[in-house]
Amino acid sequence: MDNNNNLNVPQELSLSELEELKFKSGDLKEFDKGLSTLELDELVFNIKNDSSNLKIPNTNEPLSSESLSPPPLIIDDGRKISIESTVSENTIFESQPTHSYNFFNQFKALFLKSIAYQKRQYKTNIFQALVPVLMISIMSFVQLATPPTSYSDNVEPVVLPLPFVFPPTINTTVPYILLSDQVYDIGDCCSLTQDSKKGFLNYFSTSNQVSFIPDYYSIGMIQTQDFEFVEYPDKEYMDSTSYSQRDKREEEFLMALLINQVSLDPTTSSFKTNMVALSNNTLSSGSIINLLNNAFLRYYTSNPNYTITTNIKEFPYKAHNEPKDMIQPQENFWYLFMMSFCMVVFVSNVVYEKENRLREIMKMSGLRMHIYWLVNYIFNFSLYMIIVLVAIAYAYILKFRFYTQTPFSVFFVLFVLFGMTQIAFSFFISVFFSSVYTSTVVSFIYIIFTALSSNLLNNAFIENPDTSLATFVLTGLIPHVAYHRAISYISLEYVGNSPGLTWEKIFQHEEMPTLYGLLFGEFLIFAILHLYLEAVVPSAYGVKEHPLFFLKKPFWFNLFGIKILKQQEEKKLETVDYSSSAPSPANDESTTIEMVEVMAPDTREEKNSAYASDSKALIRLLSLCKTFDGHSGKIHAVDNLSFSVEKGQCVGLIGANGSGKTTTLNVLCGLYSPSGGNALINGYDIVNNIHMVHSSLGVCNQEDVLWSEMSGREHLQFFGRMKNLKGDLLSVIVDKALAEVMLTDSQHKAVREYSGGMKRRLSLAISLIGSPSIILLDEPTTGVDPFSRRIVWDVINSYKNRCAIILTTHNMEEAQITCDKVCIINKGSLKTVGRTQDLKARYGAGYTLSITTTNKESQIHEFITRLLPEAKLIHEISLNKTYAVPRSSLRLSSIFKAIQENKNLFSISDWGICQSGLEEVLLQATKERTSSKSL
Ligand SMILES: Nc1ncnc2c1ncn2[C@@H]1O[C@H](COP(=O)(O)OP(=O)(O)OP(=O)(O)O)[C@@H](O)[C@H]1O
Repeated sequence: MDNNNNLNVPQELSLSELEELKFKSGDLKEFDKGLSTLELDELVFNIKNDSSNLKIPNTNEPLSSESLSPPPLIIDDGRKISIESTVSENTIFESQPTHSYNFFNQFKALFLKSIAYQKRQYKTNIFQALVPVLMISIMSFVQLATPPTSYSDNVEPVVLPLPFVFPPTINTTVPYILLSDQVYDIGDCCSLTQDSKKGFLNYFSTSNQVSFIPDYYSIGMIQTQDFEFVEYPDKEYMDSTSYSQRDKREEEFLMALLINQVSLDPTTSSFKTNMVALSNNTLSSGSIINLLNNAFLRYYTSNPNYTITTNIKEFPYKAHNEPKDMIQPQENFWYLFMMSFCMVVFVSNVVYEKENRLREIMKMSGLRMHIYWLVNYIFNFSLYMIIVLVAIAYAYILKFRFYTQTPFSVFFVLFVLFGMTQIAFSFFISVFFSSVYTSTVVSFIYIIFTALSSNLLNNAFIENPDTSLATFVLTGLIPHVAYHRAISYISLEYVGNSPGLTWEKIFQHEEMPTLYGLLFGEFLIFAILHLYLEAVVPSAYGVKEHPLFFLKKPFWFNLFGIKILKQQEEKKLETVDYSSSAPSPANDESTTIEMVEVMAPDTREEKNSAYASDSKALIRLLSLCKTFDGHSGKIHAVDNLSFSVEKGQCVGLIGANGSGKTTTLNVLCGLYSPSGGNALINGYDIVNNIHMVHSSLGVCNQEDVLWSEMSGREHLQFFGRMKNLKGDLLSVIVDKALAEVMLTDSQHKAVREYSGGMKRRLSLAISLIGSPSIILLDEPTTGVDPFSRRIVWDVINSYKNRCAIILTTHNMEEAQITCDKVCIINKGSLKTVGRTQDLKARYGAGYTLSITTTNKESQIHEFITRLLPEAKLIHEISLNKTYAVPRSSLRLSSIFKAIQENKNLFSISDWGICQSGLEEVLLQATKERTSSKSL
């Protein structure tokens, strides 16, 4: 001790002795009872636990890291030495908060995880933000590249050709029809006889219609031929004839008259007409009205030359160039593209977490799905709004009239509504995908297809305002179509220099309020549909809800985090013996009976203890079954499995490939729902209360379920927060976990840069963080190098005494070192169970004799079979032979003597004998129990 800084302190101290070392600030009693190791430079003082002297802190209130660090130590000579605390596992374990569901902690954990993940995906994010910039740049380029339309000054009268001519200069037949009885003969209204010349139709004279007043364009007509009026019997006939005439004669304009009422009251000199002039061209309607007015005027004044002329003049404007603006309905699909490509990211992000089982692993850490979706909505919406703001800012800089002429709030509200709806829609369609690749391709196709087809659709609607509301709403149910239509209406409003669509105009607009409403309604509909389908649509992983789950109490309890009384549930479950309801391998009753009868005493005893009503075991499998549909029929992966694991126990599941180990763990953690039986974990059953089970679970899956872009530290921070750890305590625990699995140096690297073994160790650390009371480890050391493997075993052993662990492994040494009890399973059913030593004794595992010779011609095999007739050659490599020797046939002293004496004769260079291990027990138990069952 004196060698080390000349400190006069013993290497092992009791707490009372340590108190005498005069901790300057505070009382040693402030420390947690588990504090067991303090490091002083290189000296390690082991402090015996003396909990009687210590105050135990309230474990519900997390300790800060300061309370875990000891105060400075004042040594005798007055020098101050700071002591760095290595926080012991017990300290951390005891000081960790409970894992009960906490909305805000889960929300924060997930939100911070999403930020960490997105930060590391900066390339995708930059691309996302650049999409609108790129689009606007392309639009801007097209605008710049297109020559502007020039308008010269028209303040002064401008002589231009007449904008339209009616009727055409060819002979025109004007169909007319008398529609009602209220047609009074006003001088043979419709008489077309040349003699009478009384009817007003005869006044449709065209010879004097040309008029030009320099300031205006006349609506008047140039007419070279008289009209020829033809009365038709009904409207349908008139319509069809007109159409055919039009086709035949290729006339540009046609006119037809529907005469409802023409009356003249000579007493009051009132002249009433109710006539409809039909024309195939809107622009010519002014001319037709002029023509009609003149006809009546001439008829009424009896002056065939009486003429009034209606003129039209363009609104005066200064000469100017109008640059191209991508605002026309035919071109504005760019605005749709701009805000739509982020949909690919929304869909692929959630499908990525589904495909890689990350969502399931988060659920296993206690995450409630409504928080998961809430965070995803908020987070994706934030990403979307960043894109929107970048686009708006850029478009303002380039002075895009869509933005500069429309009030900000009008398009901003539209973008917000579209963002909400697009996210809900993305999540809705994500339910139907289980592969990121497929979802990405389909999303891209969807965006391009809707942009192009909605362009056509919207133009059709704009040109045909009589479209029924049902058609309008039905097509608008596709969010992108509704949004695009709203964009088109906004674009239409500022064609030319007119001001954009204001709120005042929107409320008077026929379609815009419906479109805003549609988008908001779609957000609600898709969000509800998505949440419902997510809960009930079967997928490869996860337990799905009953279609009417929302009518059941547990759903509302879980939603609001109300704890279900577990004792009640437990009681209910214990009354059921699931073995009778569990499906048997052959679905055959007689086989089931036989199975029960041949059940070995050890497995029967194990089953009884799992079912025992006073069992205190933290994990209890009660005739658990899982059946898959395979190509060649049902696969009974887990078959009536019953065993229990108590606190402080690590139980090993051992069996050949495909024996059902992984499936058992996957059912226990809720990745698959059981096909029969049940299991109680920490008092909650996995069928009805899997959410409650998750809050006490730590799982290390067979495959590493990790975010490739996140670092090891970020993973541990996320899962730590999920277990309600925060602040300095979280950092301390994450540091410790990283140190335990030897990842401190690579803690900031993205997981995709980790080796297989490093990922495995990280998965293990994740399963242990927060000290869950139940830990499920599926081959935790596969791919881990021998050196690290031993450290992992130490970690498992150090956690064992305060939780219940199930571990699957193919490594018999691992099972021997870490497991208190071993369950050997084959084809999903329990073959034998017990402590490793007991199993070895029970299966009479003998010895393994290994001999190496220097001479190929050696007669060693004959010698061994003569010496040990029951020995079996199990393998032979080069000059080395290995024999299995039954325990009964072996007398160590005689064999030792015989081999030593004949060493030279048989050229023996090396030999050894050792007790056979668990491996042989596994082979033996699987063989024996399987053959006894099949008897
Ligand atoms: N999703 C699935 N669909 C169909 N069959 C499955 C599925 N998962 C597992 N199985 C089958 O269930 C049986 C048990 O598989 P499981 O993965 O549990 O074995 P295991 O003991 O963990 O094997 P290993 O030691 O190789 O990991 C196997 O026959 C396997 O083919």
